[in-house]
Amino acid sequence: MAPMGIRLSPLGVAVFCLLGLGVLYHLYSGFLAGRFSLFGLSSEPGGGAAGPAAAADGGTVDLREMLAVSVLAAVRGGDEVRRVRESNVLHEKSKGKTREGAEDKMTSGDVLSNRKMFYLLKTAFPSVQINTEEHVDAADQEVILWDHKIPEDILKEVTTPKEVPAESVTVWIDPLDATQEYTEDLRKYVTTMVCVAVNGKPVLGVIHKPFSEYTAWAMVDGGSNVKARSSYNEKTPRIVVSRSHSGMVRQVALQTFGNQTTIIPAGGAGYKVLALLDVPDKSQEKADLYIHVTYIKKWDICAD
Ligand SMILES: Nc1ncnc2c1ncn2[C@@H]1O[C@H](COP(=O)(O)O)[C@@H](OP(=O)(O)O)[C@H]1O
Ligand SMILES: [Mg+2]
Ligand SMILES: [Mg+2]
Ligand SMILES: [Mg+2]
Repeated sequence: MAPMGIRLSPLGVAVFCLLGLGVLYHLYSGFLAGRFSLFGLSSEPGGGAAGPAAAADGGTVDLREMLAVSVLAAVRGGDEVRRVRESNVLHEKSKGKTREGAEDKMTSGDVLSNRKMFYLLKTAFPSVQINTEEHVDAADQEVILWDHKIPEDILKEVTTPKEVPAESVTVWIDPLDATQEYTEDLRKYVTTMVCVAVNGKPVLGVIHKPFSEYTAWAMVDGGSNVKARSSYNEKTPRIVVSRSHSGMVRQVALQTFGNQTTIIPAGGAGYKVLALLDVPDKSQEKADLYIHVTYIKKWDICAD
C-alpha cells in the first residue's frame, strides 16, 4: 500500500501516496466517502472569475512550452508572494470557513500572485481553460508577454515538443499554498503551484518555494528536475500531516501504522509533497508518507 518501491515519476509517487492513503483511511475509519475528497469531488467552480475560457478555436498547444510558462508563472507569482510578505502588509481576509470550520484565509499575497500567474498563462495560451483558487479581476488585466524561451533544464529532459489539442487542456493554479502559515510568517511552508491536466489527467506539475527560490517541475512520461528518494521507511514511516486542517489525521495515522510512527505537522500541500521527494532545499523536512483526511481542492493537489 505504501508508495515505496514503485517505479513511477516523482509526481506519480506523490499522487499515489495521496490516493493510497485515502483508500487506507476509508477502510480504517469506515466514514462515508464524502467525508474526505481527493480528486474532483468538489463542485467548486473554476475559482477564477475570469471563468471558463474554453478553447473554442481548436488548435494545439505544446506541453513543453506550457511547462516553461508554468515554471515562469510559479516563479513570478512567488516574487509577489515574497514582496507582500516582506512588506508586512498582508491585508488578511477570511473567505469564509472550511467545511470543518477553519478560517479560509486570503491575503494580498494570494491576490497579486494570482494576477501574475493567471495573466502570464492566459496571455501565452489564450484558448486554454484556466482554473484558479482566487478570483481574477477582469478590470485589472495585465498582459505579460512570454519571451518564448524554454529553460535549458527543461530542454535537456524534454527533448521534443509535445503537441496536444488546446481544448483537452485545463490549467489549475494555486497562487499561494499554505496561506494560513503565510499569515503566521512560517515562510518555509509556502509554495506556488501550477498543474496542467490533459483530458482531466494531471500531466505537468510545478511547485515553487518563493522563500528559498527552489522550483520542482515534472512532466508525466516527459522528465523532471526532482526525484523520489532512494528508500522510504515502510515499517515505521514518518508521516507528514496538516497542521491547520488536521481533522482526525493523527488518530488515523497511529491506528494504521502504529504508535512508533512519527507525525510531522506541516503547512501546505505543496510543502508536504516535496517532503516525500529528494529536494535539496535545507528548509525542507523529509517524510515517508503524506496523509490528508479532510476536504481538499484540486488546485491544492493537482500539481503534486
Ligand atoms: N478541510 C479543508 N477544506 C478546504 N481546504 C483545505 C482543507 N484542508 C486543507 N485545505 C487546503 O489545502 C492546502 C493545504 O492545507 P494544509 O496546510 O492544512 O495541509 C491549503 O491551501 P491554501 O493555503 O492554498 O488555501 C488549505 O487551504
Ligand atoms: Mg493550496
Ligand atoms: Mg492557495
Ligand atoms: Mg486558500
